[in-house]
Amino acid sequence: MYSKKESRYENCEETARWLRDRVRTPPCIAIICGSGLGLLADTLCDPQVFSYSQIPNFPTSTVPGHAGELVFGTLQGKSCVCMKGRFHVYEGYPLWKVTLPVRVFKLMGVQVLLVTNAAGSLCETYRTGDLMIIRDHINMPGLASLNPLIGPNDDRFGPRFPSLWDTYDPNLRSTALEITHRLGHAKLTHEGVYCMVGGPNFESVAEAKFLRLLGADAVGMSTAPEAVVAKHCGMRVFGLSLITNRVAQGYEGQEAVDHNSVLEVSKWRSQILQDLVTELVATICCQVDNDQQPY
Ligand SMILES: O=P(O)(O)O[C@@H]1C[C@H](O)[C@@H](CO)O1
Ligand SMILES: Nc1nc2[nH]cnc2c(=O)[nH]1
Repeated sequence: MYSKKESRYENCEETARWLRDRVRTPPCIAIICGSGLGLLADTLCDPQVFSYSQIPNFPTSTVPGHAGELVFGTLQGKSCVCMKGRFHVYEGYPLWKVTLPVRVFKLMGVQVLLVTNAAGSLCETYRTGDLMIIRDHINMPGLASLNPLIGPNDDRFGPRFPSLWDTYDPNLRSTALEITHRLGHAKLTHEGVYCMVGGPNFESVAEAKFLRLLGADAVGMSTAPEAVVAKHCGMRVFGLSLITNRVAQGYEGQEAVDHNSVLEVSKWRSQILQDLVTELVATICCQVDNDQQPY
């Protein structure tokens, strides 16, 4: 099922080595930017930019709003790498490829993963433009055997049966909440459950009602596989959704969502999201490991 060529550990190692040979300072924090949220990467100091197409084994971005660039640099004095654009299952990539960057970052010494996404609200009290700090997730594809950890387990990354009960780091969540209060964004910030679906279609009304019944507060098409792989290899994870639309749970009185409107809301709110992530990065203690070798 998994050919030698696709052997995931060796792929990650090769990519990590290629990047390490080129970056000035290895990162200790990785940030994945969701749809339309890549502007954060432009705020890194002393940036080094790589197009995904030049990085060995990296997929390329095919979705508008995902520039397809890896940016290394410092934010608040912390050495970071920012993905300007992520990979989605609906683009046709296998999950090991969707999550390959996370393992590459791990091999480069990253200890903390900050993930952002655009998501639709299933919760009555969330409005368009609100933020949701991810407390937990429902990995719908994962429940149906589309999980990035399926296949032979490589113990060099993590255990065969990882626990996910504390995937989204409680300290990072509470710090982020404090920051939103300090920045005056308390009223538009929530903590909730993100549900990942495969996409690329947005939800039918019946699906939206079903996901709400399951306990989801917001729904999107990413993040859960990245969080699972990061937790598996021992990273601290923080997830943040920008609520770009409300998901219709009835057949009347609501406009259908489309990707352009998602991008418009992302553009409108990206500064708030950037401010929060930047302040959060300032609080994170992590050390650049200059001696980090691929394990
Ligand atoms: O990469 P994210 O999860 O932010 O992108 C969301 C989900 C779809 O890719 C797209 C729909 O507009 O936005
Ligand atoms: N599945 C899904 N993904 C989204 N990304 C942004 N909005 C939505 C939404 O309403 N549904």
